[in-house]
Amino acid sequence: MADSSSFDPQRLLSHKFPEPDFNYTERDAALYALGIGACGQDATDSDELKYVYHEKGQQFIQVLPTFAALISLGSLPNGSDVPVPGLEFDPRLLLHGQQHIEIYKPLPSKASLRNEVSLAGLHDKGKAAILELETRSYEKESGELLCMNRMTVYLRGAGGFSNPSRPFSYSNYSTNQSSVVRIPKSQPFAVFEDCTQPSQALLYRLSGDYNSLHADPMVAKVAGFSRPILHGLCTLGYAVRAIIKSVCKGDPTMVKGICGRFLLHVYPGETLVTEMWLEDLRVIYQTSVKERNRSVLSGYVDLRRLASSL
Ligand SMILES: CCC/C=C/C(=O)SCCNC(=O)CCNC(=O)[C@H](O)C(C)(C)COP(=O)([O-])OP(=O)([O-])OC[C@H]1O[C@@H](n2cnc3c(N)ncnc32)[C@H](O)[C@@H]1OP(=O)([O-])[O-]
Repeated sequence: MADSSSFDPQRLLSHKFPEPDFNYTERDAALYALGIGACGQDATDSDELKYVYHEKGQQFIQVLPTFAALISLGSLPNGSDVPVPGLEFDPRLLLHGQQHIEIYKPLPSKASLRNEVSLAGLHDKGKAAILELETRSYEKESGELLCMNRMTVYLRGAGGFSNPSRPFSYSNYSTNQSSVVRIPKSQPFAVFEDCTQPSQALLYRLSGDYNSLHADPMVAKVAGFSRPILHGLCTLGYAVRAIIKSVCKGDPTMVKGICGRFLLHVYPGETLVTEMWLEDLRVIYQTSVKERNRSVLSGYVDLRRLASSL
């Protein structure tokens, strides 16, 4: 547990997080698509070839909306610095808790982005600290706002930095953007099943999250897992890809907002089953690991419109 005497909320709120630029090309977008399983079961998949190949002579490849989440990774404190005043944590115990993404216009096939990063939340949960970072990403050329990410990390062992009778909790956004969803009792509108590969995390990490938790058996053991686990954003990518296939009829530009809470780890090689319920322009979803019959992710995806064939 952290030392509550060194905790200073005012210093914390004015703390400046790194704001690295983010540049990407079509190659990055295609590598990412393969990392989240696009064309993984069928290399000629007519819904997905466009993410990795200039299908039918298209000028640009299309970028999956969850690619936006990669932009936010560069600001994450690595634990060896003191990331926020009074908050120290062991980076090996960090888990991705939630991701909220807003997309203001379809992601171009390549871009140079400038980021603005701020603290969106910090909560003392006693056994853990929860840190939330918000990244707003602007296209350098036009100055236009492209997307926003709010990344929540769950820092096991880093709580207890405030008075236990009044645990510190700060949030700069409205509670109606919570990732916690009520899963309907009705039959899902659609269900999509997809296998991850045993090498999935090794492929996915090439998109920029090189945390050894996802590759090194010894590091995974220290973190409390029997073997390396899948990146949460890879699972989220599978889930949203399933929704694009099943509800958006393959059109990724219909997605305008994504929220997901990671409920349990996934081991590469496991089968992901995503159930979806349509509520107006919102898709509530829940993803489970078939082999263990456990929910691993739930949340919602907001759509700009419905597919005409629904
Ligand atoms: C980011 C880049 C690095 C990437 C790393 C990865 O990909 S890692 C791989 C991907 N990630 C994974 O594999 C992680 C998968 N998830 C897990 O393993 C577990 O959900 C856990 C360890 C995060 C929390 O379990 P637990 O039993 O310790 O928690 P509890 O139920 O006792 O609740 C305690 C408090 O915390 C709250 N809270 C709970 N969960 C979340 C959440 N997800 N999010 C936010 N908050 C959460 C809950 O509401 C409660 O607060 P309240 O209500 O008292 O005010």
